[in-house]
Amino acid sequence: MKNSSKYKRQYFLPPVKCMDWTEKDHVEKAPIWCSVDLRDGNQALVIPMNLEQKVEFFKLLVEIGFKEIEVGFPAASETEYTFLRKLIEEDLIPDDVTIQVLTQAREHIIKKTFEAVKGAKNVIVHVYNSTSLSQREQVFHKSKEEILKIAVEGAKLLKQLTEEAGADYRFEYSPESFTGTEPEYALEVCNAVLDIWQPTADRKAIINLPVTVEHSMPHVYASQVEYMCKNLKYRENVVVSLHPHNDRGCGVADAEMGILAGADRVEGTLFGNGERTGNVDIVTLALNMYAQGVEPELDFTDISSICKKYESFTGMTINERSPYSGALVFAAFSGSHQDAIAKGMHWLDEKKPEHWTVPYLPIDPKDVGRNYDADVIRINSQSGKGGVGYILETKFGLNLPPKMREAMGYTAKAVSDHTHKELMPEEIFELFKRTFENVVSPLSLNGVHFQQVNGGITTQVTSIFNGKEITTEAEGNGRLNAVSNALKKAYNFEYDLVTYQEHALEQSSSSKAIAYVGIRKPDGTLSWGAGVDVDIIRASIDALVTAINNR
Ligand SMILES: CC(=O)SCCNC(=O)CCNC(=O)[C@H](O)C(C)(C)COP(=O)(O)OP(=O)(O)OC[C@H]1O[C@@H](n2cnc3c(N)ncnc32)[C@H](O)[C@@H]1OP(=O)(O)O
Ligand SMILES: CC(C)C(=O)C(=O)O
Ligand SMILES: [Mg+2]
Repeated sequence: MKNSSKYKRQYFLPPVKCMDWTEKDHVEKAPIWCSVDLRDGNQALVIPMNLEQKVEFFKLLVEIGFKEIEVGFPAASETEYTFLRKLIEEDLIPDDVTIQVLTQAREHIIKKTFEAVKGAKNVIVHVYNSTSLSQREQVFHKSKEEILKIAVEGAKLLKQLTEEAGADYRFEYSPESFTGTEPEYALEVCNAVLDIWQPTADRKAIINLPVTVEHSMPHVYASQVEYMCKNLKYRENVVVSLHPHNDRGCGVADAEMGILAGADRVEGTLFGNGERTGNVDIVTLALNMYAQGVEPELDFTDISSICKKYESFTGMTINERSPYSGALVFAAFSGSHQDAIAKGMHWLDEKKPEHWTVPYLPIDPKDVGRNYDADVIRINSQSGKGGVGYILETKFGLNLPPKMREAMGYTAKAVSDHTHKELMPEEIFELFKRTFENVVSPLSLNGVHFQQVNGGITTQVTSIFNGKEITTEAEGNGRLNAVSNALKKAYNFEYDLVTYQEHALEQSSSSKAIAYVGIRKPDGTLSWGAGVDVDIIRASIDALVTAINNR
């Protein structure tokens, strides 16, 4: 990049150091949430939402639990205006929900906005004008005093029209482009607006401090917010609100640090839709709190259905890596992650700890309606025995011996590697059966008979190997051992039977059992087989034959 000298920092630090917020390490309670999906989100779409989409989106926001919703910029278009009228006239706004409307600080636009909200019960009228150095110079060609006057005139008109309407609308003011404004000047403008409004405990004013464009690291914003919180007049009657955008990718950090710095309220959107790189993602913010044990007071227990609705209303797509909501955010493909998750899940089952601490999963996917089977442990060529074993165990009830899990892990990895494909749980189960269960070639059995002799067992085994049938007799300290001895005698097989394990098969049929057999070959490596049968002896012999066939 050759042109870095073309740029300079565009933010301003407060005149005094404001870093008290660094004493805190987490957000202690949910802020007042305000969704701006229907306004800031909508104004950033290639094709803004139509009336029906806005109505459905509004209902979704109410269901999620938003109590303050910026429903639009009613003076912007007929759709915006009609939508608001529809909400009001069709009584679609619950009594505990306050609608918010945005207006520029221009007389005809404010007047149109007041027409639009007539008849609504709970209203916040939100007025803004840009205060930043670059907008003062380039857009408005006005001095600081003249820009302050725009804000004050706007504030006065809001007050006057509200009195004329006999309403008790609440007011919000945004020094738009706050992050490009000198903090002392932003403070002066906000205090001048507050002087007009004279907020009280019953009718607090909202001062919104937008990161209209994100120019700095989040700690700079936090210190700007702290400066405002410490110096705003009528502070106890002022709700300090944040409105971060995400130009540097730090919208969530801006909001979190801004709350630590004293803010009471956050404006944002679902999944971070909004101008350019978007507004702050309220899903992430809320679930970040949730993950630290703080009730977010918004309901994301069925995130997938919220995602689907959002995508259909806006035409946007949610990135697979979008925190908490993306399709892949709970997925672990890599072996060591899967191993740790599988062990963490076992720990959870056994110890039943008070808190969720499963490695690699910041929250329990089930809390947002995602499920372990489909979402968490997924198998490809990066996966290992832990993940494959976990799928066979949790989905198909197969509890393989540890070393056999390893063999199955490598088998699955090789298939995925060669096919360049993810393996679905059913494919893994099929692969297990094909590779390790009741394999009858080249060796198979045609008849096995036992006799109990002096505390030991004698067996007569008829087997076929490479098309040739042989019957041999042998003794053993148990039935499996006797059959193994008979087969060794018949074909001079060289191996040691080193692992035997069995368990009932609960998933496929309550009457069947599975046996696993591992044999050690002369070179020291292991070969594995499993047998499934209603008769556990038969299952164990089939497992042995499979292990021999796999050697
Ligand atoms: C950061 C944000 O998200 S702010 C919200 C932005 N959202 C939108 O703009 C969406 C809706 N807006 C619209 O539909 C239109 O802009 C309207 C209907 C509001 C106004 O339309 P128009 O008057 O035709 O155009 P426009 O917005 O470009 O007006 C620009 C004029 O308003 C002035 N202006 C812009 N914002 C403000 C403001 N907040 N307060 C006072 N004056 C303002 C400009 O200086 C400019 O003045 P000029 O005519 O003397 O040059
Ligand atoms: C209108 C204001 C609050 C805004 O959207 C912004 O500054 O980003
Ligand atoms: Mg905005």
